[in-house]
Amino acid sequence: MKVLNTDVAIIGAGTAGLSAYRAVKAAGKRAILIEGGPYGTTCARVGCMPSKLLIAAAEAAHTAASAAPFGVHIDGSLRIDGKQVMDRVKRERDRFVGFVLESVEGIPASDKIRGYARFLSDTVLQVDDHTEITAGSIVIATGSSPFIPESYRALGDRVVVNDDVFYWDDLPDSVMVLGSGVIGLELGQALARLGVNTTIVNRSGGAGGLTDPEVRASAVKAFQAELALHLNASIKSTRRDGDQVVVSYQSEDGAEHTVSVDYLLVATGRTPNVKELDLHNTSAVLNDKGMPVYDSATLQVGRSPIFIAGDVNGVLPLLHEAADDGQFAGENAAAYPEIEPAQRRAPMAVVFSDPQLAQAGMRFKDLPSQGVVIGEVDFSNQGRSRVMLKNRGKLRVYGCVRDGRFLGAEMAGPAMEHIAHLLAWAVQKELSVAEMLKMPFYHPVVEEGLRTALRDCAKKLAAAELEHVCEGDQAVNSA
Ligand SMILES: Cc1cc2nc3c(=O)[nH]c(=O)nc-3n(C[C@H](O)[C@H](O)[C@H](O)COP(=O)(O)OP(=O)(O)OC[C@H]3O[C@@H](n4cnc5c(N)ncnc54)[C@H](O)[C@@H]3O)c2cc1C
Ligand SMILES: NC(=O)c1ccc[n+]([C@@H]2O[C@H](COP(=O)([O-])OP(=O)(O)OC[C@H]3O[C@@H](n4cnc5c(N)ncnc54)[C@H](O)[C@@H]3O)[C@@H](O)[C@H]2O)c1
Repeated sequence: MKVLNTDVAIIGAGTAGLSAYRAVKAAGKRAILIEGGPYGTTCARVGCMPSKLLIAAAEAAHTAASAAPFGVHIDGSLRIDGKQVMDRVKRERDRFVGFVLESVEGIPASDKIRGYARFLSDTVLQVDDHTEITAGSIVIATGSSPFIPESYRALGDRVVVNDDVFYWDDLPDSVMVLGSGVIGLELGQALARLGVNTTIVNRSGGAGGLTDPEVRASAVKAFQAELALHLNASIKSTRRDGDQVVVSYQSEDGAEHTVSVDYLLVATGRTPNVKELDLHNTSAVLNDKGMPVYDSATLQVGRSPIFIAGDVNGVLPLLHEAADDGQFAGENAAAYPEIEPAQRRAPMAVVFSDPQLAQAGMRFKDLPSQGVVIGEVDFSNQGRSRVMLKNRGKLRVYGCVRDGRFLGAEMAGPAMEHIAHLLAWAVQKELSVAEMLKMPFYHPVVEEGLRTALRDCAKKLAAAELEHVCEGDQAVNSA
């Protein structure tokens, strides 16, 4: 067994791990980066990038197929070549992976170990059966894996997850997507728009992680107008029939349906990669799911020299958060025991469906039960959205009655990836609704819809303030 010694060992060379490695080196410390799977990161290989490439192809197909209301007609048939679609997805994906591989190649060979790491103690790791590493501190950056309910595993190779989709050589004829979370909606809608007969079934009423019931209802209405999306539905049985999977499910209205599909695409959530780490050999306190208890501000596991960053910590499983986490964990691991709380950015999430869904700042479900007013705009009559025939969805903004501050927003509509940025920046700058309304708004743009929601919020803030004053008057009068 090879024996190594380092200042910081990092488990996982994904986005968080690479960022942690760079932070440790920038602090002038020695680092070893351990990777068990293929280099290239989840984001570039099977996550953000290939999914957006598939969605881009679907948008092209949808734009062509839905041009008639503008008076633009395709006389003849629209042909989607599944092989060409998947070829571009994989070619461009490989290009993005290539950039990551180049940066990994730039890391000195002595700083990289191939193999799966597990803990022997708080400061000692074993990598496969070939290397033992003693480190001053350790960063866990092992990411997450798709969760496949046990009952579906028996269906064999016709049960797939997002990773498999991005290795297809051609588009299948039919797919059932299990789960209408972020992955299920993005991939399900893209496949449907590319001509794949797609059914999406979700066991709850959830859609793309939205927590505001009104925004969610408007989004679901838009999706259901074009997609077979069944919420609050339950799978009754699944069986294999040759190369097909036969699925029986009950929809919300009690009706029973049976479909036969080429693939069952499971998108029922992801689980942190902690099971194989043998964390029971460390001082970490583990919860009933085997997750170590850690401080979300410092990313430190208990009082140990172990830090946890990226998707594996389960806080905000998003690319920019993984990169930030990696940097914070790397800095703290390098400085251990002198550790500092992380400086977080305003939260933001975007789902690349159509309509796009997004959240910025505080989510509806986290709002205080009192002292908040909500302004809104429905995009059905919003000028620019109607011009583009993208007039679907709703935006709701949350304002704080006490100081008029803008707290956050949830939204479904056109160009929400950009609106979400404006709003997250406003949250981070701690702007008030009144200050936001003093900003310039061009005409005609989707941002005018945001202004409508902000004006509605400002009006309600003023009314709430007035109510407060009246209550105060009453108190004075009755004294
Ligand atoms: C389909 C899909 C689409 C997505 N789209 C977006 C998007 O549009 N925008 C966005 O912000 N986010 C998106 N995400 C989320 C984003 O990809 C993740 O948040 C991010 O990739 C997480 O990075 P990470 O470093 O935590 O994990 P990873 O990149 O998964 O890195 C973990 C690494 O650890 C390695 N590893 C695991 N266990 C061990 C071990 N014991 N020893 C050694 N190595 C180990 C793994 O092989 C892996 O390389 C998407 C995810 C998916 C699945
Ligand atoms: N655009 C983006 O930023 C982007 C894109 C893709 C993924 N991601 C990240 O990946 C994470 C994981 O996404 P995800 O979609 O896998 O998880 P998710 O938690 O968003 O959604 C899972 C969905 O599956 C449903 N579900 C669970 N068990 C089920 C069952 N047995 N049958 C039917 N439905 C079931 C849940 O009700 C939920 O709606 C996201 O939280 C996000 O952070 C981000």
